[in-house]
Amino acid sequence: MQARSPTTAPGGGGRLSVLQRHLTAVPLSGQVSSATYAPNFCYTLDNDLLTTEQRQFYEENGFLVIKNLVSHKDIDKFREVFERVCKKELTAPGMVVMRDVAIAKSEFVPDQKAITKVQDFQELPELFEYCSLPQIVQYVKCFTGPNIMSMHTMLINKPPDAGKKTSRHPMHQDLHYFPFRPADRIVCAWTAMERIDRSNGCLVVLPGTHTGELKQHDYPEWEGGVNKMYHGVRDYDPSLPRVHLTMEKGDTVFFHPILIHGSGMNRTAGFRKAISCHYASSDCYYIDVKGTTQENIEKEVIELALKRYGVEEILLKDAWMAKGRLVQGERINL
Ligand SMILES: CCCCCCCCCCCCCCCCCCCC(=O)SCCNC(=O)CCNC(=O)[C@H](O)C(C)(C)COP(=O)(O)OP(=O)(O)OC[C@H]1O[C@@H](n2cnc3c(N)ncnc32)[C@H](O)[C@@H]1OP(=O)(O)O
Ligand SMILES: Nc1ncnc2c1ncn2[C@@H]1O[C@H](COP(=O)(O)OP(=O)(O)OP(=O)(O)O)[C@@H](O)[C@H]1O
Ligand SMILES: O=C(O)CCC(=O)C(=O)O
Ligand SMILES: [Fe+2]
Ligand SMILES: [Mg+2]
Repeated sequence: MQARSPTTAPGGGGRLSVLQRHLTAVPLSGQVSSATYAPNFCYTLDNDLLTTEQRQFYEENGFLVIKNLVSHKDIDKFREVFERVCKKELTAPGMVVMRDVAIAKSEFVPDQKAITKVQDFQELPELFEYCSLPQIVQYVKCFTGPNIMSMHTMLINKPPDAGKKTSRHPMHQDLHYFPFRPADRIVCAWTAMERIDRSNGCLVVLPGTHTGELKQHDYPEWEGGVNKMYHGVRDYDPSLPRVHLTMEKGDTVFFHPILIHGSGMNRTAGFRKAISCHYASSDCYYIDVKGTTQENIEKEVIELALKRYGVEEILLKDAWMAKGRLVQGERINL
């Protein structure tokens, strides 16, 4: 068990005001060196990019927003590629095109209006380009170190809610899906492809929860239905302080895999778009999830692998070994 800083307990005094300051005045990039003073940082590595304030913020809160990191030109390109994927003009091995559960059984329309997310696009160069953007990778390195693998890729096209609240993503910890450790060497980069706020279902985070443990996840008991594998934290405490991340097109948030987060429903008529990649250090190692809280997701992945690909006798880690792709450095364990 790794030592956790005593200053990082969730809901600690003063966090929200520091947070507010951060969200209103995030430096565009690290103009100030962080080298002079290195307290017990464990969630970030020594680097020449993050300011001490940015490092401290991530250590305490488990996320960091960098404004305007991806150009509008690149985002518009990814949007066009996404549209071509929806029209089935482009495809790639392993890529999953998923419809919202509310329309899963309705007639198929080859249009972005039917698609809730495209997942596992690591073999589609036109989208994988996002994962290799140098300005993203240089931040990722501050969390993972130099040997960087992309492990999970998504372009999320949150649909206007059909009235059943299925466009919500329940509060969860991404580590629930990952059979590799250590958690601190894993990070997600999530980029808003347009302005995203509470009206179209922005990310909602519980600051500081990355210092806790991985919790039990199950399907939430939502009347209107839940999307496949959208597990939520079982004993989610609604009184913990939550922060809604309002982001502009190109803004990118980096967050820790134990941070509890989700997203609200899309109350607008537009399709809310974000693109993300989960990265891990290739020095991470696989674990056997048998006998842990992650057994239920392993079971679902095994069932899916059998149904979709006819693959028998796989473990959660086999699926991840097939998905992982080197972005920088050397592929070691993963
Ligand atoms: C070598 C082996 C490779 C194995 C690869 C497996 C790797 C999986 C790894 C784990 C993934 C999760 C990683 C997440 C990382 C953290 C990130 C944040 C958290 C998340 O985003 S969690 C959500 C992840 N969700 C998924 O991964 C689901 C992916 N989707 C799919 O697999 C398919 O789209 C789906 C849902 C199975 C549908 O299959 P499809 O063939 O596209 O559709 P059909 O029309 O044939 O329908 C089949 C069946 O499914 C029902 N269905 C359709 N859509 C949905 C839906 N959105 N929700 C629920 N159910 C759905 C449909 O009604 C059909 O039902 P039947 O009863 O008629 O059979
Ligand atoms: N019963 C619940 N169990 C688990 N998670 C929930 C539950 N209700 C809402 N959430 C989650 O809380 C987060 C916020 O959802 P919510 O729909 O309240 O959106 P919001 O952005 O807070 O909008 P508003 O407060 O304006 O209604 C989402 O991740 C959502 O999935
Ligand atoms: O974009 C969303 O709605 C949720 C994304 C998410 O949970 C993730 O990227 O891990
Ligand atoms: Fe997530
Ligand atoms: Mg709410």
